[in-house]
Amino acid sequence: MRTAYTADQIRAAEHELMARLPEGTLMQRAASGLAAACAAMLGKVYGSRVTLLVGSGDNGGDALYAGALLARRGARVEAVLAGGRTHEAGLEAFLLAGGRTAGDGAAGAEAVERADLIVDGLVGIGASGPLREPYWGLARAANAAAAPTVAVDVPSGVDASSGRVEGAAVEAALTVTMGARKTGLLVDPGAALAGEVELVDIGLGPYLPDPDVVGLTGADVAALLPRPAAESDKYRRGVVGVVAGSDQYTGAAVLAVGGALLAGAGMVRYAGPGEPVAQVRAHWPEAVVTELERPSLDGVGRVQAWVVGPGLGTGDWAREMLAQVLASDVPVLVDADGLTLVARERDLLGREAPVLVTPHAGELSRLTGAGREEIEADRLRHARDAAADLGVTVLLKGSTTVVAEPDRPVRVNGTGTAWLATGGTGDVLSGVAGALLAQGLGCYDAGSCAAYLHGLAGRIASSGAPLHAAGVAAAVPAAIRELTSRSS
Ligand SMILES: NC(=O)C1=CN([C@@H]2O[C@H](COP(=O)(O)OP(=O)(O)OC[C@H]3O[C@@H](n4cnc5c(N)ncnc54)[C@H](OP(=O)(O)O)[C@@H]3O)[C@@H](O)[C@H]2O)[C@@H](O)CC1
Ligand SMILES: [K+]
Repeated sequence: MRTAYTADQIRAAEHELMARLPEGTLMQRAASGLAAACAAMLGKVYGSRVTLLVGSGDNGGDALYAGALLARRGARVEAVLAGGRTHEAGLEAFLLAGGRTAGDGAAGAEAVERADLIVDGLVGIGASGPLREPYWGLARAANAAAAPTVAVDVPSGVDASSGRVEGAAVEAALTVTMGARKTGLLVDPGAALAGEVELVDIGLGPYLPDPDVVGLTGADVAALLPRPAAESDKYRRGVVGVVAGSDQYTGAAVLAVGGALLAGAGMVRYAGPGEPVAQVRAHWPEAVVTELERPSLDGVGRVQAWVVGPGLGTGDWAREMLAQVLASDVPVLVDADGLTLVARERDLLGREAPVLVTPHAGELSRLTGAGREEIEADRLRHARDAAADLGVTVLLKGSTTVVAEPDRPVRVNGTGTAWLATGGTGDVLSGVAGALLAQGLGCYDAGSCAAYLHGLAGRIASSGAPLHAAGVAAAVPAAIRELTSRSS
């Protein structure tokens, strides 16, 4: 399990640890980890050109001490001093080791341009608001330079506690983060700007509180995934009910049923009108299909979880089906058109059994009234708030998918690929999550494992090229195989 923390949590832990250690110990630990990571990236340290962007705080101090270590190994290190003040002891050590300073004007820009490696020590967890000048300009110069940038603690311009970016931010090839991962390194847009993330252990572990967010690893997902036992039969392995698709949108039904079947449901029951029924029958002879003359679940049979909403439409038929599904006593996943209906009629969510909603930012905006762009910029907060307000588990889809449930750390998933942003992949995800719910996982585990599997299946289906939703569904067994074979 990857854990991550807000700036305030880290600061409090550092405070406790620092009180037990001689002054400067933590920064020395941070700097030697940073210098080692820079050296590994450079390959050959001797004779290489390293340019440090140094802000006014301890983030700049880390960069200066690391720069001193690199200078002692023969690198030509220049520091662009960008702040009104500079970490004094760090600067002294840097100059003593043979480092040189460059101003923040034209000389600084040239130092950035000629570097083999840029170290971003402008701001870390002490930053507030968008980068000010000259930091802003230096961040842009670093991004325009040919050399890769190693960010100290967080890429400057990324809010450490949320991943939010207001204005310019450094695009790092590697972020060397001190003591513990920061939340903003796991959530986009911050996650995308951080590049690889390397954690330097400075001894903070025992002082850290419960994490702010967590990310499941492949091993975590493998351990959570239900596996059939010798005595399992199709009913005990979990029956998923799918209410999706309409005469107009038949594909959503096919894709949701496919996602559920291929993610290991014991049986999938599909109920809908004539057109999607014909399509589901043609694609998935394994599914148990009920053709409906009127919107009613009578005679559809028992299920352990429902998936409702993809391609369902938003008219009277859809509303009635949704209401009946939600009136059941099993977990329900609500997606797509189901979310539009729920946004109109929040009372539908008032039920005892668990609910997992799986909106993208636009659908969440309809549900909560927050602006779509606002949600994209601060996905964590909006997913958390929605979970608390609605009293449900929220899986907010996007480049990092986040799963929020009241009183639990948000789970973030980074396995996806940009190629997954194509029609129908959400329908597959709802089927996969439905299969996990039916097999007994709670909404929090089902949502986060489904996001992981779906992202991995997307990568397998894509291999760096365009994919289509049916291909993602087809790759779900390979994703499960990859996870379970790695961990067995
Ligand atoms: N504590 C520890 O034990 C350890 C800490 N460690 C390291 O320390 C880092 C935290 O250091 P920190 O607290 O000094 O804050 P930091 O992020 O360097 O900068 C804050 C200063 O920047 C400025 N500034 C703020 N916002 C700005 C903006 N938008 N645009 C421009 N400038 C802005 C503002 O200064 P001002 O300009 O107002 O004078 C403010 O005072 C942490 O990330 C890690 O790297 C490690 O060594 C491990 C041990
Ligand atoms: K930084």
